This record gives sequence, structure tokens and C-alpha cells, in this order.
Amino acid sequence: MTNNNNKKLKVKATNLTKRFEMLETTSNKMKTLFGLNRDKGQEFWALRNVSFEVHDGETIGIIGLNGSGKSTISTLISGTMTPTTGALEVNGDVSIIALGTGLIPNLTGRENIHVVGLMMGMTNKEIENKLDDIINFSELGPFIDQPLKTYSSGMKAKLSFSIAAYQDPDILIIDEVLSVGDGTFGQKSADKMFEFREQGKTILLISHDMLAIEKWCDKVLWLHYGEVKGYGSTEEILPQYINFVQWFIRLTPEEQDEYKEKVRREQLTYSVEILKDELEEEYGQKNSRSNREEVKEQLDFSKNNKLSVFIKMLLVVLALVFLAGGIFYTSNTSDVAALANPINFFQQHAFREKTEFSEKISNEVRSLSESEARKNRNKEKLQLKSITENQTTTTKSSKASKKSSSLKESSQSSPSSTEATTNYTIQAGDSLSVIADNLGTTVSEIQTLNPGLDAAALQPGAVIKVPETTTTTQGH
Ligand SMILES: Nc1ncnc2c1ncn2[C@@H]1O[C@H](COP(=O)(O)OP(=O)(O)OP(=O)(O)O)[C@@H](O)[C@H]1O
Repeated sequence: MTNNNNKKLKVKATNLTKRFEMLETTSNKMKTLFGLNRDKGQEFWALRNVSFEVHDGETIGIIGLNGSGKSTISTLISGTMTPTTGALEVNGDVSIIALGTGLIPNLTGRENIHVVGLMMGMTNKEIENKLDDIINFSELGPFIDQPLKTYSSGMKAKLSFSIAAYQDPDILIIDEVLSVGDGTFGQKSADKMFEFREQGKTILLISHDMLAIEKWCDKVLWLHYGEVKGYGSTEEILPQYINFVQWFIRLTPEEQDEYKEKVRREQLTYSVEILKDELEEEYGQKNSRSNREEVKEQLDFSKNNKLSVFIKMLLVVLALVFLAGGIFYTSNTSDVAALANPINFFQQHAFREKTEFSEKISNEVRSLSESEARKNRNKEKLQLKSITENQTTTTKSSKASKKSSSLKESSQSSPSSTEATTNYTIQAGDSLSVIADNLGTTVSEIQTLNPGLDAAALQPGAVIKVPETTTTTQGH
């Protein structure tokens, strides 16, 4: 943990890489997590074999063109992301000040101080004790009780810086925040940074402001499209970077695009094999056993990116326990019964809904077929009627003569009726017109024989009187 100068090692990055998968769908992400994804998406290597060390009390400037990996390295150090390969040792609490990081737009400045303070490990009492100092330092005045979404970039930067400044971290990462505040706040921030340095704390300053880098930093890490282009004293590295920037801006726009395209392609086509070659070269003799093990460890993707077999199994078991718990909770089975015969319990309850559903469907089908059968029966009756039409006509004429001559003969004559009647039991689906048609009579004739009969509410099973005819047939 100490170097030759007896300074404590605060950050040690060894052969770090960070690979992003581009344009991944959510389902692909889940597959990748469980190691089931066979489709390899487009890879982008934001960091390629990055190594550096930072010691106690050092202020390190991290510089580079847009997209060179500065914020990526700071999120790895703060622990928000893990590296794809390589080792990262961080000794001490890290506080990161980046524009808006961790701030919640709908909360006021004061509420954000509480939330961010708690997230960074402060207790409520610590926050209360420091609240006035943080608010005074922020220079936000009455705006501290306004929602963050109404703040300008400079105001957000002031709030972020003020919260972090009163957290007392071991390692402070300041990502492009200093240049956002106005002149007076810049001076105050600078004084605060000096205080941190005096206390022997470590500062990582990410900035495009070369004057600030020159003024504050002991050392500079120059990242270039994911690679370390230079790491050393500010006097050594800063002029190299400024030379590069001057060379770059002298290129024509087409040449600049061509250059960017070339390095971007290198980031897209970088691979574990290239990293392996680089590591083998770095660690010396290609075939040495210890070197091969070192390389293997560096390339241990499963350690950094995928769930171990044990974790996968644990997740499956947890999922089953939740499923069983859910089913048990919604069933009325006693726990003893469920435990005594778990397979039976699952068969009965896990598929209970399915059984209820099937039963519902069968009932529907049954009632449909009954109504269909009823319709068919009525159709048959009508056919029967048409077949017996001639016979019916004959019957009607004979009935007419019978009407006049057989009043006394009728054994079942109704008191109000003048013709012979018989009983008819109403069937499901019957209507007066169907009955009348079937029996070769009329609706009004039936109504005459059954005063008060409600044609719209015929009750299956009820018995009504109908004229006695030769075609009177009960049954469908
Ligand atoms: N989650 C992500 N998925 C895919 N690519 C990403 C992701 N995060 C960052 N990158 C890419 O990684 C590269 C490095 O980004 P990073 O934010 O670290 O750059 P930077 O040096 O901080 O840039 P700037 O100076 O503009 O702030 C960029 O090309 C960026 O597009």
C-alpha cells in the first residue's frame, strides 16, 4: 500500500478495460447476464488496457478529447460501474462531483442535500449539523428551497460541489464542474480544493480547462480514445497534449474525420485477443507459466461480468420458492398437507386455474350445444309439420265438423272452450307460435283455451290446454 516515497496508494488501475455492448435490447441484456446470448452485439471498448497509480495527497488531472474515456474511468473508481477486465484497487471513500450526478430534479436544493448526503453515507445528524455550511457555501440563497429543475447549470454545479465539499471524502473526483460556476465560486472551490490537498486527500480533476489543470495538478493522465497516451508530471504531459490538440485543429475537417474514424474503428475492433497479446508483451516471455496465469486472470470475464453458476442456481431456487409461496398463499391448503405431498399439492393448485378455465369452457360448449339441439328440435317439428301438411288440412276439416258435433263427446272439454282439448306440457324453447304450428292450431286458439296465459313467459314443465288434434304429439 505504500510506494517508494512512503505515500499511501489510493488508486491502482492495472490493465483495465471497459467494453460496452452497443444497441442491445433488454432481452439480450438478460440473456447476456445469464450467459445464454449467442449473438454477439457490436462491441465498443471505451477503455483499453489502462494502468496507472495515484497516491495520497496527489492531485491528478485527467485530460483527453471528448469521448476518450475520462468519465468512464471516474465511474469505475467511484464504484458505479465495474471494469470488463483488469484490476482496480481503491483505498478510501470516494466522492464524485459531476454535473447533476445523484441530484433529483423534482426535489429542492435543500432536499437534495439530504438525499445525496444519505446516499453518500452521512447520518441525518451529520447532515443537519452541516446543512447551514453547505447552503452558505453553495451561494444559492433563497433558491435552496426551489426545485432543482429550475436551476441553471452553474447553480447545479455549486450545489454538487458544496455537498461533496462537506462530506470529507478520502478521494474526491471533480468531473467538469469547476469551469461551470462563476468567477467568485471558482475561487471558493479552488480554496476548498487546496484545503483538501493540505489535508493529504487525493483529488482527480477531469477538465478541458488546461489552465486549471496546470494550476492544480501534480500529475496528468492523458486518455486518448480509451488508451493511456501519457501519464506523468504536469510539466511533461500537458505540453504533449497541447501539441497534439494544436496539430489536430490544424487538420482539415475531412482529415479530422478520417483520424477520428480510424481511432474509433480501433475501439470497435479491439478484442480480448489483442489485449492478450498486449499483456503477453507487457509481462514478458510469452510461454512462461506465471505469465499465462496472469493473462488468464486479467481476462477473467466471468469474474467481472457474468453471474457465477452458484448465483444462477440460487436465483432459480429463489424463483421456485417464490412461486411455491405464491401458490400456497392463494390456496386454502394447510402447510402440513402441502409438505406431506408436495407433488400432489402442485398438481392440484399450480394447475387449478387451468382446470377452472377448462370447466368454464366445457360449460359454455354444453350450453351452446343444448341451445343448438333445441333449435334442431324445433326445425324437426317444422319439417314434420310440412310432411304432414296434407294430413293436417284433412284433420282441420274433420276438426271443424267435429267442433259442431262433438261438444258433448269431449271428455276434457274446458268450461270456456267449445272444442275437445288435451293437455300439453311446455318444453324448454317452446313459444306459442311453435306449439300452434306443431299442433295445427293457432296462437289465439291456445290463448282462448288458456285465459291469462302469458305468451312471453312460458314456463317449461307447465301444463296448458290445447285443442285435441290427430297430430297432437307431445315431445320433441
Ligand atoms: N453506457 C455506454 N454504452 C455505450 N457506450 C458508452 C457508454 N458510456 C460511455 N460510452 C462511450 O464511451 C466513450 C467514452 O465516454 P466518456 O464519457 O468516458 O468520455 P469522456 O472522455 O468523459 O468525454 P467528454 O470529454 O465528452 O465528457 C464514448 O465514446 C461514449 O460514447
